[in-house]
Amino acid sequence: MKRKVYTLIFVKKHNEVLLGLKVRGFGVGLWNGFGGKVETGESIHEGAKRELKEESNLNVNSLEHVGIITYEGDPCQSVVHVFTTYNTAGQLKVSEEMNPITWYKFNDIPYQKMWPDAKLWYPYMLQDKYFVAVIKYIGAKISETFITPCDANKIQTVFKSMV
Ligand SMILES: Nc1nc2c([nH]c(=O)n2[C@H]2C[C@H](O)[C@@H](COP(=O)(O)OP(=O)(O)OP(=O)(O)O)O2)c(=O)[nH]1
Repeated sequence: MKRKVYTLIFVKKHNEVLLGLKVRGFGVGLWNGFGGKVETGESIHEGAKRELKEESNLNVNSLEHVGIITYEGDPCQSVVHVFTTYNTAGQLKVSEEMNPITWYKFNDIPYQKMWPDAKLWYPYMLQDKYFVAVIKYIGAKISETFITPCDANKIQTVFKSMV
């Protein structure tokens, strides 16, 4: 089965992370990092940088790959590559997809207004700990999960085999 490949980028500073409220498309009304589908002909990193620019106007040179999430079940059959960065350039701006965009303290993340799986793997992402997750949804509810921290070298090997 061919899965759709998505990116999800978290801009961080000290103990805060930048989140946007999705105003259209998949996950509308929920807070999330920035990201979207990787397009034909671009690498996963290129897709991540493009989505960050489109949705927040921020430019980024280097992104840290911190996790891979596989979503199972209807309607999503997708792989999401999770990245973090502490270094961005440009003026933050809301977009047609994300509005408003807000810094949230790590201990004040609005999990009740996010995808239900977020609270399961954000702790890894917030600590820049590499992780691998498999989340199975039945409708809007999580039916099964597998989440494990992962050695950075191992995830790089998995990642390289996917690009
Ligand atoms: N936290 C969380 N994020 C998810 C889940 N499913 C899912 O796709 N995402 C992320 C990955 C992507 O960053 C984003 C969905 O991307 P999108 O539908 O906006 O893609 P896009 O920008 O290419 O779409 P569009 O231009 O066609 O509207 O949400 C989920 O279950 N939980």
